[in-house]
Amino acid sequence: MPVTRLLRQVAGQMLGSPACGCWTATPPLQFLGTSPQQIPADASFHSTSFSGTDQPRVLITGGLGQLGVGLANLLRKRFGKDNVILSDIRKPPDHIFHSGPFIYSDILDYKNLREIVVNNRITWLFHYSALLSAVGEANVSLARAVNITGLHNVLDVAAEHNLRLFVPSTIGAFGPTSPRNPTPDLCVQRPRTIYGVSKVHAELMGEYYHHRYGLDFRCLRYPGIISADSQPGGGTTDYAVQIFHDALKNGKFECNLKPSTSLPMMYIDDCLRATLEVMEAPAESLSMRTYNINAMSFTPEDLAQEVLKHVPKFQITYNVDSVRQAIADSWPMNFDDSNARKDWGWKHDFDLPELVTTMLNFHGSDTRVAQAN
Ligand SMILES: NC(=O)c1ccc[n+]([C@@H]2O[C@H](COP(=O)([O-])OP(=O)(O)OC[C@H]3O[C@@H](n4cnc5c(N)ncnc54)[C@H](O)[C@@H]3O)[C@@H](O)[C@H]2O)c1
Ligand SMILES: C[C@@H](O)[C@H](N)C(=O)O
Repeated sequence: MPVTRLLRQVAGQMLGSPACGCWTATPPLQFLGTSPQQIPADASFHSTSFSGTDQPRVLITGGLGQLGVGLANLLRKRFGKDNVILSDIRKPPDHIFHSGPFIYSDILDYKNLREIVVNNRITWLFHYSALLSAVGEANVSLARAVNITGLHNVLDVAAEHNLRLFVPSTIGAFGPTSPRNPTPDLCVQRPRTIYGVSKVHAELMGEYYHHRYGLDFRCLRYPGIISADSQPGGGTTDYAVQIFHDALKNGKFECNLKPSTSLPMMYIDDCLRATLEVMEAPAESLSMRTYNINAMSFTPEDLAQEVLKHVPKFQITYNVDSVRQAIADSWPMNFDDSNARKDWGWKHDFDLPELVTTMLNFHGSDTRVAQAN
């Protein structure tokens, strides 16, 4: 009998059946991954499953970007510092390096990724590596490699090792032919950026692996995320982060989108909490594997008006970037996240006034410290 068939039979016996209550759908032993590296036939014998009583062992890829460090802080509070490993291909600043485990991981290097998962007994993977919308348009081949080939590696490693996998998608996964006001979870998705195309691909591949191999894939479509202590990585919504910095430093801001451009946005604390909540949600509560989440929608003009309430001489001017404007004009104006609210109780905390107060307080104290030194 061929070795693989024998292994499959033995594995079938070891895994039990639905009747014993311990059955989980597992990828077939001869798993047909798309990564150039072939997955060994006995891969699933080396995997450790997450049992409800253990703390998850977490890996975050692309962790040094706008969102990863905040996610690591949140997860470390919940699961313990040493259970959450941050990774990236960049060198971490001192304070991040000393705040918890950090490791080099290039998602294009499948073997390196698998070694990290095996050696650290990873059970949950948050896949944050990506090139965002504006930088993706400036370097399509790199965006294609990181966002598509990298995702294939992550999916294969996650399926082989029975991981729970979170991959963020984005409002950018929709395009000009999608309904824009509001945009529901299920509708036409024909994005016009390599970023958007790669994210639709990620949604579909993750859902396919879930149905085909039982991969516990979970995905949220984030709006534009606004954070105080981390810089955005080159997206279309970056203006809504930079404006706070410039308002306090210079009293003015030059915006690269038109004043009337409405986009869905969210404060980072809401985004990271949603991410943890969907990962902890019981599988039975998830009627879908990819959900829109939202908090607010505003235009540059709305945001400037709100900033003006705190910084009375604040001035905004416009110097429109045609690439970013075309992208924004093809994206949702309002996001319908009613399924997330209904299925797993999603609820945002920050609306526009709280967001602006929080951001200005953060940058205000920062500016005062800088001036005092
Ligand atoms: N920030 C937002 O507004 C927003 C909105 C929607 C979705 N998202 C998604 O959330 C995730 C995190 O976003 P972010 O804003 O932190 O992104 P970011 O651009 O700030 O960071 C991405 C990180 O990926 C790393 N990276 C690039 N190539 C890599 C490789 N080959 N291997 C490993 N890492 C690599 C980069 O070094 C960088 O630190 C992304 O998938 C993004 O698409 C973000
Ligand atoms: C919206 C999001 O995916 C990212 N901030 C971008 O603008 O590209």
